[in-house]
Amino acid sequence: MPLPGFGGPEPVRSRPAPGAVHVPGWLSLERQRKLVAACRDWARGPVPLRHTRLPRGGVMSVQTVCLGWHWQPYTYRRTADDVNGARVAAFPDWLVELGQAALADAYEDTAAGVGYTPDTALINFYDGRATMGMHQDKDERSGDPVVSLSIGDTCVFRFGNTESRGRPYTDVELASGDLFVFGGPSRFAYHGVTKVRPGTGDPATGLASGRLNITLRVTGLE
Ligand SMILES: O=C(O)CCC(=O)C(=O)O
Ligand SMILES: [Fe+2]
Repeated sequence: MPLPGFGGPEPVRSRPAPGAVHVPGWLSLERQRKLVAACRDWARGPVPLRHTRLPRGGVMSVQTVCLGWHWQPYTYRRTADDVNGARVAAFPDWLVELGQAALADAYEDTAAGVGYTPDTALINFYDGRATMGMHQDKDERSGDPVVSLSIGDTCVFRFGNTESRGRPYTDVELASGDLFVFGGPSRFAYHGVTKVRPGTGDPATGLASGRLNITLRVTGLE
């Protein structure tokens, strides 16, 4: 019988497309706990965690709050004009440093993080039913990589190609603590979350249920 925490072979990194890297278990439990606590704080304001409204009247099933710049479909502003008009919380220096470390580790190149200065983060909370359709992150005016951190329940992350929402794509299980980076030729690839697996997260992260995803990005805006 496998011992708890020793349930099988260590998950290994994979590269579903050029410039796209999945690093399982990148965040320590302690780091995950700190990120969960920080996200709880940000979710309280100045702009609250909420379902983003889409231009045609629908709402997204995930709940989101932003740092640095507020993303609303399909632009970035300093203020959350579609929520409460407040200026979003600042993007902290420690999160810039985490992004730089993520790039160096994902690309196994100590220089890969040098000069990486993400200035916006989208913090997404998924309950057991939330999903995210295939889309490109293309409202940024920069080709710098996107750094994605996952905490809580495992999800199925579909990573595709730059041409269309369809095949070829790879389904990657993103578990708590996993890092996923997409840059270079994959920076503008379509991707989405097809499923969250309720009850798969470790409550020791501070997240009793659901999934948190944090993407760090460079807007290229002044
Ligand atoms: O939740 C994820 O893993 C992906 C989130 C995402 O694609 C986005 O916020 O644009
Ligand atoms: Fe995205």
